This record gives sequence, structure tokens and C-alpha cells, in this order.
Amino acid sequence: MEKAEIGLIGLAVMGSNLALNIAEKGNRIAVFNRTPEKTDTFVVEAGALREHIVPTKSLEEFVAAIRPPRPVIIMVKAGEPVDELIATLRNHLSAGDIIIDAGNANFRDTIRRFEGLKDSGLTFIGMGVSGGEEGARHGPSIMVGGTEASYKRVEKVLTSISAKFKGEDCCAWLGENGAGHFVKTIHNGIEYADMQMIAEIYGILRDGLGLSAKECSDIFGKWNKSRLESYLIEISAAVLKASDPITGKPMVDLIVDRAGQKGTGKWSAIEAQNMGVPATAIEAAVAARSLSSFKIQREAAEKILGLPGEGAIKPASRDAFIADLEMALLAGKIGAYAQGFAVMAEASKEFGWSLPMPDIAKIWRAGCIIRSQFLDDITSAFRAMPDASNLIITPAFSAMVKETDGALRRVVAAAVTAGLPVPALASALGYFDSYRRGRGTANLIQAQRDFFGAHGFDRIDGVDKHHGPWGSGLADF
Ligand SMILES: NC(=O)C1=CN([C@@H]2O[C@H](COP(=O)(O)OP(=O)(O)OC[C@H]3O[C@@H](n4cnc5c(N)ncnc54)[C@H](OP(=O)(O)O)[C@@H]3O)[C@@H](O)[C@H]2O)C=CC1
Ligand SMILES: O=C(CO)[C@H](O)[C@H](O)COP(=O)(O)O
Repeated sequence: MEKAEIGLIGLAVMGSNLALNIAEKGNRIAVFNRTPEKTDTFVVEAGALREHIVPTKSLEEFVAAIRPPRPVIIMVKAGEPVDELIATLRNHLSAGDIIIDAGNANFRDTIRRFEGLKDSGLTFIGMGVSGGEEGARHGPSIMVGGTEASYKRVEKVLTSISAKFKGEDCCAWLGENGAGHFVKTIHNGIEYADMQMIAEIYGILRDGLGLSAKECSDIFGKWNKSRLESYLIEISAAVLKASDPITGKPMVDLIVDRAGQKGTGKWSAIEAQNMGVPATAIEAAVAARSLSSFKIQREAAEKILGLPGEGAIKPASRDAFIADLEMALLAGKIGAYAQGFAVMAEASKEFGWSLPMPDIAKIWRAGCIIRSQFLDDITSAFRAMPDASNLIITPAFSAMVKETDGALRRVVAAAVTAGLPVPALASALGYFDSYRRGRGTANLIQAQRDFFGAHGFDRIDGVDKHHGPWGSGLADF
């Protein structure tokens, strides 16, 4: 039988769709899944693409079905299953073969796996894939980390299956070892912030203005034709419009307000904190998901404390306020993306990756969950000012901040007065306000630290005296 050009292990949502995408582009692919019945189902559902697929029922059969040197994509549950699979594959693969982990791995695990395989003759690629089920099937955004030489060997097949934006591939090699998975992690961190801010605006529309799900859907649908045009706004409009087939009620009104999370948002926040780079909108979004899971505590607290603030928002002009909401969401989005890119810039230095910022924005323009027209603007902004210390000081984005931050301020103020939680939007505003203020208030923190711990401080006049005249200090109080 003719050998396959590539292999894929893990035929759940992502793996099966990626395998069909690979097959559809004319590549012969061998597939394997731990539970063999799923392989049978997959082959039946593959329809006409079956002729490009080689189903296998053991790892021996799988490896033998691929032409050496073998590229093997693993798309299984992230974490221990990946380590177990690599350990088993080592016994079956030969020198020159490439293991490509395409799941949502923690980039620190990817670096460890990359190092662990260094002397084995095998090559390891950590590859971030975004776009969910539909993206995997018809064109995901692909973020590759590993040696550039190993990428060259799989570039053709990866670019053939990736999404396209105005004819350009949404697939790129981003750097050594964990670079691809790091960038995918930050993609997801931004995704969390984007989703949280949309949910906060939905909360203002629903609870502040008393709009129905259908009315909210119409507003998001309209915004999807403006500068907010994006996949996440589009699906928000779609889900707000859908009715439950059982009750006929808006589907969204019947869903428990408890958000799941698998780890990538949290890892983004942890890595940002580790490097001392503020990613407040991402952190707020992760915390908001965690708080959402305290459903029982929240219901009990509402009974004890009651709902805060004025409840309803009664703007002088409803249309003007909704226009403010649109601009506030754009401003918040700028804050979240600026933070995500700042985290990647610092990680690039810390891990020696040389992450290409314009290229990252470029491969996120289509295929992935945060895809949007907005990312094309980011690509242009970084191309025009490659050494920008922050997205918001580039000419295009500083103009956008000045244009939109007034609306963000009015919206946050209205939400706070009404007692509606807007942690991510408020954190983006706080970020802008802190980042643009040359003289902040950390002088007092430095004085406090020196008072209680003799930590010292720098003086603005450069005088060489680095401790305050605190003495015994508290006598007069
Ligand atoms: N779902 C999504 O939208 C996205 C997911 N991802 C990432 O892609 C990867 C795959 O995701 P998804 O398709 O949702 O599937 P899951 O994360 O639900 O993983 C299920 C797959 O992993 C296999 N598996 C689990 N444990 C083992 C093991 N110990 N050894 C071998 N195989 C094992 C399962 O095999 P079996 O059938 O035998 O149980 C099945 O094929 C994950 O890392 C995920 O985070 C990335 C982007 C988007
Ligand atoms: O990677 C993805 C999208 O880009 C996956 O859908 C991931 O599961 C999203 O993260 P979470 O489940 O934590 O919301």
C-alpha cells in the first residue's frame, strides 16, 4: 500500500478535523486513536476523503504506514497524555522523524519535551493551532515553534491547511522550542479578555438597559459591520439570537453563568506576572471566570448583601450611550491586545526567541478565535514602528486610544454607578490611565517600603541620599 506523507494521533474534535483538512489538500495521512472505535467512526464519516486516509489500529501499524522521515502530529488531551505518547512513540520512531504536538501545551512543557528529545535523533515541534472545530477543518491559524530546519520540512503541508487572509498564509515559524505554544497561550489570554469584555458589555445591555437577548443580538450584529468586526462579535450576535428548541426561550438565558477554563488564560496571567509585565485585562478575565464558578457563593452573597448601586442605567440618549458602548469595547480591546503583545515582547527577550510581532498579528488575522480586521491594523502598526515599546504608542493606536478612551471612561463610570461588574473594561481603563501618567504615586509606596524595611529609594533630584528621615516615625500619631 502507498505510504502516507504524514501521520496524526488523536481523533477527537480537533484531530479529526485537522486530519480531514490535511486529506482534503491531497496529502495521504495515517491516523490512530487510542480508542479504536473512534477511528472506525472517523473513517466512515470521512466520506470521499477516505481515499487519502490510512486508518491504523496500533502504533506499530501507524508508524509503518508513514514514509520516513515521518512527521507525526499528536492532537490529544494536553498534559500527561502527551508525555505518555512521546515516551511510547520514541520506541517506534526512527532518527529524523518529527513529533509535532499540536495541542494546547504549556510552553514550559514544550521546552522540556524539546530538550528531552534533543539527543534522540527525533525532532520536536510545539505547534499552537487555533480556530476550534471549524478552523481545524477549513483553515486554522498555526503558530510553530521548534528548529527552523524542522519547520521547513513540514512547511508545505502546514501552509496548505492553514487559513488565508487576502491570500497570505496564517501559518508561521515563530522561534525555537516553546515559541509557538507561548504565542498560542497569549492568543488564548487575549481571547479570554476579548470574551470577558464582550460579556461585560452584554451585562450592561441586559441588566443596565433592560434589553432582551434578541435586542442585544441586533446590536452586536450591527457592530460586526463596524471596526469591531470579528469572529467573537459575530458568534456573540449568533448565540444571542438562538432559541432553545425545548422552551422557545432565548438559549443564552437558559445557560448557567459559570464559565469553564482549561488553563491557557491562567498561564498567560502567570507568565505575565513572572516577567513583571502588566496584563491586567487578561488577569481580570481569568479572575472573572473563576468568580463565575462560585455560583452558590454568589447566590448566597446576593441574599445577604443585596445588589449594589442603582441597578438600571438611564442615559439621556440611549443611542448615544450604545454608541459609547461600542467605542468602549474597542478601547478595552486595544488595552487587552497591547498587554498581550507587551507580554510576548518581554518573553521574546527572556527566552531568546526574537518573536516577530507583525507576523504574529498577521497570522491571527484569519483562522483563529480572535480573528478580526483589527489584527490587520496591528500588523500595520508594528510594521510602521517595529521597535514600539507598546502598541498604544504607535501612531495609529495612540490616535485610536485618544478617540475611544472617553467612551470607555463614561461606560465604566455608568456601570460602576449602576453596580454592574466590568472588571476587564475597568482594568483596561486603569492601564491606559497609569501607562500615560509620567508622575504616578509609587513615590509613596517607596517611602512606605523604606519606612518599614529600609528598602531605599531613588530621588528625583539625583541627590545621593536614599533613605528617608523617618526616625522613630510614629510618635506623633
Ligand atoms: N477543542 C478546541 O476547540 C481546541 C482544542 N485545542 C487543543 O487540542 C488538543 C485536542 O483537543 P480536543 O480535540 O478538544 O480533544 P481532547 O482534549 O478532549 O482530547 C481527546 C483526545 O485525546 C486522546 N487521549 C486522551 N488521553 C490519552 C492518552 N493517555 N493517550 C492517548 N490518547 C489520549 C483521546 O483518545 P480517546 O478517544 O481514546 O479517549 C482523544 O483522541 C488539546 O490539547 C486541546 O487543548 C486547541 C485548539 C482548540
Ligand atoms: O484553544 C482554544 C481556542 O483558541 C480552545 O477552545 C480552548 O479550549 C479555549 O480555552 P478555554 O477552554 O479555557 O476557554
